[in-house]
Amino acid sequence: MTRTLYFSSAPKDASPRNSVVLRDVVKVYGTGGTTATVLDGVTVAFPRRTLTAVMGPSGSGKSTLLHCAAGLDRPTSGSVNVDGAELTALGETELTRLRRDRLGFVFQSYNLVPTLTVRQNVTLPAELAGRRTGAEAVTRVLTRLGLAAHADSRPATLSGGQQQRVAIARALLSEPAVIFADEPTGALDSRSAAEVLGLLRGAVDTAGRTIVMVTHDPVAASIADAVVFFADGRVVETMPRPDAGAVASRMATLGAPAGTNGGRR
Ligand SMILES: Nc1ncnc2c1ncn2[C@@H]1O[C@H](COP(=O)(O)OP(=O)(O)OP(=O)(O)O)[C@@H](O)[C@H]1O
Repeated sequence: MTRTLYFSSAPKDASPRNSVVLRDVVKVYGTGGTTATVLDGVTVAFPRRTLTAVMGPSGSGKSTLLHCAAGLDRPTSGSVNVDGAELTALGETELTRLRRDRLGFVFQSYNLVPTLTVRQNVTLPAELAGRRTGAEAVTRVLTRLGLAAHADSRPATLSGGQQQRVAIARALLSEPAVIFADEPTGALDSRSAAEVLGLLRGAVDTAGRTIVMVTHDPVAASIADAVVFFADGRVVETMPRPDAGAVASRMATLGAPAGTNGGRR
């Protein structure tokens, strides 16, 4: 497998080779005397058509980074450029449209609508956006993700791995420029996790997507093109072509036992 890798943790500009660029991003929660600086001047770039894992101890700011990069939260200062758009310059409506049209999301808890079928869940974002999706395109995605036989099932009748595949199908359907995944395998057994990771890897290698994935699992991180290590709201290291052993060792030096999130789920 050939992987293109031109990771830079200090981007000079929002060059087209990078799908996501954060520059000097600060995020402060709270006001007055009770503030917490969760992102402390983060500058990082995520290259197009690559999968990057973001790792670090619990509470180091990984999810906050993901949320700011994906336009789900706004930084206190700094700039975020996604697929050529400067998010900090966008109003709420434009931001919502960009998220809907150009980004995909996969969360640990799947976030499926229990009353809808698999097919309806997968097409829901397009319908909310007022886009018509051809039935063949939906069937193609469901087939690719091994869900064709479950198209008319409700999520509760599926395993966790199958539910996460529905969430990935939903994220892939709109052919997004970037997929943000927050612990996509966190609730899965190792076999289902391996399937889900294979699908995410395939979305990069065959469909040219860019994926930013927060994970606590060194095995999950080992499918990435690079790992960005985070501690205390800062990027402390970038590891290209990671292997699980090296990732686990680095996590241990950051005070986070490998494969855990400090006891929180
Ligand atoms: N909306 C919020 N208001 C106040 N503090 C917040 C908010 N969201 C997150 N935090 C705080 O920011 C810090 C970083 O949280 P974040 O969820 O980004 O960390 P994380 O590295 O993803 O942690 P974990 O691995 O445990 O999920 C934590 O101390 C958290 O309590």
